Amino acid sequence: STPPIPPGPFSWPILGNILQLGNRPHVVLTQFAQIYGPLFSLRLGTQLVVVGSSQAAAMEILKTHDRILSGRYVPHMAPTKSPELNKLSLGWIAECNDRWKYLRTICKTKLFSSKALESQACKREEKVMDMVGFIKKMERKKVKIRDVAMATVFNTLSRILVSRDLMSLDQENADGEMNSLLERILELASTPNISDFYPILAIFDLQGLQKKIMGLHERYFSICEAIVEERRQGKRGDASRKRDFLDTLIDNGSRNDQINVLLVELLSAGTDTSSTTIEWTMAELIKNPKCMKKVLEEIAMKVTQDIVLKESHIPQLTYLQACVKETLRLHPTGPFLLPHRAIDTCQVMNHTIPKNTQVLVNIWAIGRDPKYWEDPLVFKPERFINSNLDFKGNDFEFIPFGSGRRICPGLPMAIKQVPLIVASLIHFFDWSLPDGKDTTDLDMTEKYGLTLRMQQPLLLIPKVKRV
Ligand code: HEM
Repeated sequence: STPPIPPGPFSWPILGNILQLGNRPHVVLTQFAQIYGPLFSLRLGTQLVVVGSSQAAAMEILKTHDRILSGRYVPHMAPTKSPELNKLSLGWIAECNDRWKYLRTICKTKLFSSKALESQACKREEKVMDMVGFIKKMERKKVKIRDVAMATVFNTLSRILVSRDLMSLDQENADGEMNSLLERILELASTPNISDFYPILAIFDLQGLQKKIMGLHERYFSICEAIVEERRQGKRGDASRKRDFLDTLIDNGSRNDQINVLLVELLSAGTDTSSTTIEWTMAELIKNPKCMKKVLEEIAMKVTQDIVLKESHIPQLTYLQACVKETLRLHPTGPFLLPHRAIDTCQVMNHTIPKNTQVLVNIWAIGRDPKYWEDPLVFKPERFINSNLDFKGNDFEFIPFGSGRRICPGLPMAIKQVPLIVASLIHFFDWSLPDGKDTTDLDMTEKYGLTLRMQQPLLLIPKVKRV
């Protein structure tokens, strides 16, 4: 006999459990797990959703049953919901087919291999120095950490992908439209969409979200397309320019639509996640001056005399890396990873997960579970020192990048980029809160959306360090 679907809260006809989720679904689903166990189910409208909330459940979903559960549930806000675009997608492709494997392989070899990463180091360093230069001009003014981090990460990526800067560091006087375009896409994508709860209503697009987001994405695609076309026409500009990712894609015969979708996905997937992590790390360091002091001492010891901070210094900065890990434990950018989907019916922990169920792993809950963490709510980077615990997908109590087939391919890049930016921010500047506020006043409230951001964007005042 087939086992039952996982237990869960009573769900109302038609609505299911939608009204219970509120605007902090990660907290509500964590409470449900305390009542219904590490693998429970709920209904969002007509959609069955199964949520894993323990180390064991995460391992069952992402390792034992990885093949069947590594499909994607594609939300309606994704332009790649449309079947034509879905076929071209890397992150949203509905199942791990040959096209997906091909894209993962290209990205792995051309962007995220040790060799590729090494050749990009100078671009990351250059963009970080642009950031430092910009902040120097902002001395004693309020700096929105999220914005400078976002522009820096985005431009580093666009340098690597297409040899161009596409975003302006100066949001106030942004000349490019990329800043606001991305911000608006993120905002719309974070709005709960009725179509996800009642797919049958999707054609009506009741909130007009799909229409708006499609419009923005068309603009985004057309910006990419213009760059691709220019490259195809051979107007390469600087003849000394090194080959980039776009050259690789063109040379292997990719069509414009294939290139556009991939570029847009890489730029989007890499930017919001990394910049949110940078913002949270800075906030935790400001909030925990003892940790800040330790990072600074470490930098002073390892980066001797060299005024410039290089990427090659990062592997020696173990305490800084522990701070980034601790930040990702408490503030994983994707509290549920990205939604998975069962491509077939399967049985997990003595329960049936029917085909097409949406499957989530609540890593926010796992990262704060006292079963795995001592003083789980305390920011204590020391826990990662002299510990083998890593976020590469083998320790299921700590998987901010996921695990298994769909693990974040950008991991090797992110773990170079994020610490380099944080280290540079604190190496070159002393930071204080505006209006003479004390660090204990810093508001760490989260805002749930596409990523889990700070509700109040972190605003800090820089003072240039005179070394
Ligand atoms: C701190 C930074 C980052 C974090 C925390 C992060 C986290 C994640 C997570 C949780 C997933 C979903 C895994 C799953 O479905 O189970 C993911 C997927 C993905 N990430 Fe990242 N990521 C980061 C940076 C990046 C960067 C820099 C890039 C590329 C430049 C990137 C590209 C992608 C792509 C393409 C996918 C979809 C993979 C697939 O579906 O096969 N990410 N990431």
